[in-house]
Amino acid sequence: MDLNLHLPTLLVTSVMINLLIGGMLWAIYHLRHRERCFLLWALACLTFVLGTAFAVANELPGAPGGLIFVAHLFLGASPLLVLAGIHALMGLPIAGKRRSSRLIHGALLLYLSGLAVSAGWDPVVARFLTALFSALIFSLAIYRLGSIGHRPRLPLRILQTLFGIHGTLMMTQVLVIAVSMSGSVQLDLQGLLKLILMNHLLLVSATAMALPLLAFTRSEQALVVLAERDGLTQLYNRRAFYREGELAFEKARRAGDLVTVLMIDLDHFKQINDRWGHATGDEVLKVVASLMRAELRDDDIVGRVGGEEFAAVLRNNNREAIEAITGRLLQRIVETGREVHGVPVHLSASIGGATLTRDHGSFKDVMASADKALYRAKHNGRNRAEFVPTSAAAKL
Ligand SMILES: Nc1nc2c(ncn2[C@@H]2O[C@H](COP(=O)(O)OP(=O)(O)OP(=O)(O)O)[C@@H](O)[C@H]2O)c(=O)[nH]1
Repeated sequence: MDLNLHLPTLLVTSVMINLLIGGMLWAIYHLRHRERCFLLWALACLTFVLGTAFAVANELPGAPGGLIFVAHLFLGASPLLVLAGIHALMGLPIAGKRRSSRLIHGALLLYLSGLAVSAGWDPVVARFLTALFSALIFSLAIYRLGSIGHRPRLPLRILQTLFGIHGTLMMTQVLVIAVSMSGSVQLDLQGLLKLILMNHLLLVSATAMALPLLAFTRSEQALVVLAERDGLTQLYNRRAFYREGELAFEKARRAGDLVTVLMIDLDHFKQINDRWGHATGDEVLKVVASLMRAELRDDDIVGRVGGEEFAAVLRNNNREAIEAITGRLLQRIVETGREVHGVPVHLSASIGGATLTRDHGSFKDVMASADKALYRAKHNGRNRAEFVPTSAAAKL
């Protein structure tokens, strides 16, 4: 079988691509406050280039012995560095968690011993071992990527697919070499290995290009959280709450659904701060936030819109349901707020509620109605809920 692959062209192209991508990763490492994963991935490209260079040098006439061993040391280090970069990205130790770290160390020991014994007399055996070792590392990379709770999933899926194809290719190489060594089937070993090498080079390059995608979308997600979430309670901040509220308002109006806004303001919070300190005040805010998360539905929109002021948008609830929810919320705040982290803060809250009507031209109008109702709840004695347009009050 003549596969017509010009090996030197293939190798030079791959070396160039990996040098370019490695250089880009190294530059990103410096531009992104020395984020370690990029350095490890740049080193993975470099070790791949060095491994390829040593493997080529070994083919030259009069090459000194031991070159193939050095070549495979670098080629084996390359997938290891890719995996180490994924661990660094996830904030894990470089060798991963305890179990996978033990597996990697064991496999590395076997691989290095196998190389040391075989590489001197048969480069094909060295290829066999490197392919087997790489397939194992790619499987671990797929597993590790699967455990990342990362949104969007696309970069993860792309990388898992690339590692999957690459691992399968490496196992094909292992099988081809094993079958050819057993002598049971006549194979064009060099032709097949060339074909595998070409795919291997393509996959290395594609993986090196896809890795930054994962890191970038990950840090973008972190920025979105920073921009949209309140740092203390992790609820939506004021800006994000208004944005989500406006979307829910428009949707409810189009569909003719009900949507209710609640403004929840803690009572005499200043006294809690003054008497027990700001740190206790912060803990109280966190407790109230988690209470709201627990008491309201997942698709309700909950935010911290001011210092001790929270707000929620509840979808598709009628007045009775809303009154039941606010009554429960007030009750839970009183129960839980009797003592927060051992401090008898005796917390209560006031709630103002407004349901979307024809008079409301925008989400801000519903918020303004809820604010008026909240004012009434405060005025009427606190620890209660008031609603507009009717003034049904739920006193605990
Ligand atoms: N601990 C803490 N306190 C905050 C935070 N943001 C605002 N505050 C405090 O919340 C208090 C709000 O006080 P006021 O607006 O007078 O309201 P209040 O004491 O709750 O009184 P009423 O609302 O009328 O029942 C102020 O003392 C603010 O300093 C915060 O992030 N942490």
